[in-house]
Amino acid sequence: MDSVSVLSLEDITVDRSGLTIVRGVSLLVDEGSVTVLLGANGAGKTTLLEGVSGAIPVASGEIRLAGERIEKLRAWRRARAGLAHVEQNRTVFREMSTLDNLRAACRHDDTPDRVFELFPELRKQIDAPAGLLSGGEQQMLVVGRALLGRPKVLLIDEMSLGLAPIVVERLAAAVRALADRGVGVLLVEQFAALALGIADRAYVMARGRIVFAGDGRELRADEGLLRALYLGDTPSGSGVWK
Ligand SMILES: Nc1ncnc2c1ncn2[C@@H]1O[C@H](COP(=O)(O)OP(=O)(O)OP(=O)(O)O)[C@@H](O)[C@H]1O
Repeated sequence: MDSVSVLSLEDITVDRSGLTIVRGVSLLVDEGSVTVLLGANGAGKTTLLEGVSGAIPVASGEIRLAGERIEKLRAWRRARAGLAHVEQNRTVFREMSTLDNLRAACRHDDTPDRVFELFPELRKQIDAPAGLLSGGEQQMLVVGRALLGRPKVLLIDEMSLGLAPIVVERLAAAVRALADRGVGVLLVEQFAALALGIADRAYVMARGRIVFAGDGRELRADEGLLRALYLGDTPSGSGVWK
């Protein structure tokens, strides 16, 4: 494979309230690809993403963004270096219009046009208060805002929470399109089959560790394996076992 890793995590450990939650996680996200991170509730996925974006510190390990070490940088510096984080339950500014929500996130000479190309639905609602958009459109706006810094890497945590499956499919297609335009995406998602359908690479976490690393399509085709991973079993077979 001649792909280039735009984000690499090596042996990352993250503590919370004195407890070690993420234990020695190593993971790669290639340029122009979707990497999906799956795992049962409480496995440590959100904590890992927060450690990568700098929302909370990592206790040890190395994070490289486009080859540069970033694990010691403050969150805003990581963002400026090209790392965007769509946090779980992130919301829009409800009183502000769609356009103003996007304008507020623009940097330099960036314009909301790129967001409207990806989500034409939002162009139709340009002047509407964001609080009146549908749940799916609000999530498009949240993702759109994250794109306005022209990130190299986008971390997305559970973009599908509370949304209808058809809306989630629309969002997943947009995430795939984004990757096809060159962004490296690390996606945490509860709809495993859907996420694996757009994934190039997949990881599964259990109790703070990576228990599977392999091909997304391969894992999608093996429902028994996926179920075993969620239940915490580690049978030998396809993929790379840690
Ligand atoms: N602020 C906190 N202080 C202490 N422990 C926490 C804190 N936040 C989360 N945890 C614990 O860390 C563990 C991992 O939580 P995390 O939210 O990272 O998992 P997750 O895989 O993202 O799960 P979910 O799918 O439920 O979001 C859980 O046991 C949780 O209780």
